[in-house]
Parts: sequence; structure tokens; C-alpha cells
Amino acid sequence: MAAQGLSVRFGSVVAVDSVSFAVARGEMVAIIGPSGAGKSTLLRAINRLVPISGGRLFGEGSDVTRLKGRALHRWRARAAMIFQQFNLSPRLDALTNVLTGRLIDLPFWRSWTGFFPHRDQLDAMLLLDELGLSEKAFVRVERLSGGQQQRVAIARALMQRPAMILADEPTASLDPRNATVVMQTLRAINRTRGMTTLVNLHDVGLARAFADRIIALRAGRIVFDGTPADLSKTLIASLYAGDEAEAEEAAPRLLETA
Ligand SMILES: Nc1ncnc2c1ncn2[C@@H]1O[C@H](COP(=O)(O)OP(=O)(O)OP(=O)(O)O)[C@@H](O)[C@H]1O
Repeated sequence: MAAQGLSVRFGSVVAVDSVSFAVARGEMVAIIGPSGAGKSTLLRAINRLVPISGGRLFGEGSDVTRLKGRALHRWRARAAMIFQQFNLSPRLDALTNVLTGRLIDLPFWRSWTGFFPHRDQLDAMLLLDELGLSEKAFVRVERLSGGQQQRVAIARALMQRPAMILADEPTASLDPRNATVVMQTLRAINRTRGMTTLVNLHDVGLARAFADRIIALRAGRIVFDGTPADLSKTLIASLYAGDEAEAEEAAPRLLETA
């Protein structure tokens, strides 16, 4: 996947400002930056959930900026999104939520009747098992913990048979222990399946612990693109300059020793 001079504007606000980068297959990239830096807009632009105002985006051999109709639908399934608030159907059980990841490829009448092929049911069950949730398959997701719900959302994303996962602040609603479990799950999928993963994170510590590479955004522009080891305390401090409360939240221990 590659972005070349990618921009997203909302009226006079430039949320993503001529951003260029390429992500290799199987890479795990964390995108960090202060609130309003454009992290969410960038991931949504890759999935074409927000209109792209300028530049080019390439993925799976296509110019994604030009895709329409079925091809665009297909790209959206291949670039599977995971959200902070899970976006599950709370009253449905975990298995059914995972199965809805297949709706994208099923004929309309099947989604309408709620009938899923046996093969898909087996795949969904195997995914839940892989993510340590087989005993929760028939439990309504509203009764699961936040960490379990996010893992159901990850299983649903995998049911889309994606080429990449785009996770937008997947740990922001979770306590530190569950946040770590969710990041471990994303990392395990990245390693075992070679799944290309882009993950927006507020928490710089999690980004450093789990990503191969970190891209830092400030005011819609890339201000750092490198390995976690190369991300200096000075850069982290400048990233959050002017907002001590946010710096403290994003990188408490890292800045303490600066
Ligand atoms: N739909 C929209 N309409 C208008 N402005 C928007 C829209 N979405 C985002 N913006 C603006 O674009 C800029 C980037 O927002 P974005 O949500 O991408 O940042 P972020 O880095 O993800 O922030 P946060 O960490 O707070 O989620 C902000 O100025 C925001 O107000």
C-alpha cells in the first residue's frame, strides 16, 4: 500500500496534508500524534470512508482513489477497519457478529435471511477459537468485556479475508491490561498470517512495544517515520508540545526520564 501526496480537506480544515509513505506487505505500522493530527482521517481515507481531496493511493495493484462500484466495495472489504467502539451488534452473539464479516461477499438474499453457509460458520468458530473466545461464541456481545468485544471485532475483520487491517484507536476504550491483550492479538495475527497492519494509537508506549515502524503525524503532516528505537524523547516531546496533559497521557513514562 502506498500514499503519494495524499490530502483530505474538510472545508477549510486540512486534516491530512500531502502525506506520502509506503507500507510493505506484512509490516505492522503504528500511527501516533496528538488529538486532531489526522490519524483517524488518514485510516478512513485509505478505506475510502472519507473523500480524498488530492494525491494518490495505491493498493492491491490499483489506484484506490479511482475505484468505484464493486471494485470499491471489494477494496473496503480487503482493507478491514477496526474501531475504538468495536461497532458490533450488542444483542447478537459473538459467532453471529463474526459471521457478519462475510456478508460483504454473500448474495443479498442470504444476508436478508440470516443464513450463513456451513463453511463460513466453521471458519467463524475457528477464528473465535484462535482468539481464545470459543466458549463465548453463543454469548451476546453486550455481556462480554471490552477486551473480548474488541477481539470479536478483530475476528469479524478477519472474516472479510482482508489484505490489511486498519485499526483506529483499538485500545482507547480499554483498561491497560485489555489494551495489551488486544495489541498482542493484532501482533500475533500480523506475525502468523503476515497481515499488513496499520494501527492508530494514542499511547506511544504501546506503539513502541508492538510496531515494526512508527509514523508520527502533527497537523496532518508526517513528522517522523522510522523504527521505535529511532523515536527520540525530544521528538515525542515536540509532537505534543503545547499540551502537557496530552503528552502525559500519551507517553507518561517515556517523558518522565527525558
Ligand atoms: N467529518 C469531518 N468534518 C469536518 N472536520 C473533520 C471531520 N473529521 C475530522 N475533521 C477534522 O480533521 C482534523 C483531523 O481529525 P482526526 O479525527 O483525523 O484526528 P486524530 O488525529 O484522529 O484525532 P483524535 O486522536 O482526537 O481522534 C481535525 O481538525 C478534525 O476536527
